[in-house]
Amino acid sequence: MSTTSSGPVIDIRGLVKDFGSFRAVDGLDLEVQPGEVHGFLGPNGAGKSTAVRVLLGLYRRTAGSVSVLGRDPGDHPGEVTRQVSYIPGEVALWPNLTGQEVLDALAGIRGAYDENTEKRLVEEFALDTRRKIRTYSKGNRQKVLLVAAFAARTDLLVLDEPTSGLDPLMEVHFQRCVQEAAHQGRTVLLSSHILSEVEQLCAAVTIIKDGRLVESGRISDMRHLALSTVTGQARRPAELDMLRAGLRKLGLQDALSAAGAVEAHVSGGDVNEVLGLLVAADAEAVTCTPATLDDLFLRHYEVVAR
Ligand SMILES: Nc1ncnc2c1ncn2[C@@H]1O[C@H](COP(=O)(O)OP(=O)(O)OP(=O)(O)O)[C@@H](O)[C@H]1O
Repeated sequence: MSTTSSGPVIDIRGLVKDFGSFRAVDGLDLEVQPGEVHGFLGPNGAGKSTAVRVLLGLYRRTAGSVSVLGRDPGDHPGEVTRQVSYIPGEVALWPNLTGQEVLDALAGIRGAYDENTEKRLVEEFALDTRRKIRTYSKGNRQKVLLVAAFAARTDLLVLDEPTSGLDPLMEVHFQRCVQEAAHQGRTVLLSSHILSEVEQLCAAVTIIKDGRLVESGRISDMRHLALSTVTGQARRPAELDMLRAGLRKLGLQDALSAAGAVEAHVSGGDVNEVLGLLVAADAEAVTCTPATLDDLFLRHYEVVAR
């Protein structure tokens, strides 16, 4: 599988989408590189599904530019439909067809698919494809779309909350499918509210809120920016003075209480500086807790919510 251009697989610039007088997407930029598994995050109503629908050519944009696999989906919606495996957030399938008939229909839309992969995934996801779709649970309907998406010979997968109906075992199968797709050089845009899933699968993420970009980049860089918490307790007055002076130099004087307790929220090299100070001052109960990605994401969600 190969992408049609060497630039970004998804390149969205200044995207605006209005529904009447309501602006759902407000000048959004999103860039996804070839072969990347890219997380697309944001609180409810942030505009993720709307942006995804525009990039698939399902919605007409109000302003901005959109390129998917080197093409404008507004001008080439049919080609984008064929070349992109899309799993929508809300699953609606033909109720009177069997699971297999739906898989055949979806394979027909996308043009090329791998029959062996489809068979393997049907088994892995424990799907009975002889039953009619209307008898399927939500999770099983979700699985039909997952099998079709991964078995198609597409370069790009756009997955909008793809695991919302899956049980934990199936979630593991899903993660394996994404890793396999990445291994094959396919590009994945994954919109999800499950932060652990994003952390597990994605090297890069874009966070949006109110239709606008909040942060975009590699998770490893964001982790570096996240604040760790360093604590300790000074035991004697002389040590307290030493700590006070050292923390002031770092601009962290507020981290020290009158009783000698230290609680500093610091990033990068300052973690070592503060730890060094506490050790030099012979403080007790010294701890260092790195920020989790959940902390980082939630901080981003909250900062812009103010
Ligand atoms: N067809 C529509 N007509 C009017 N408003 C809409 C329409 N579709 C979405 N919206 C509004 O646009 C905003 C963004 O919705 P969208 O579904 O894109 O958010 P989301 O980030 O995908 O949210 P969630 O995580 O809850 O799925 C919301 O305020 C929503 O109510």
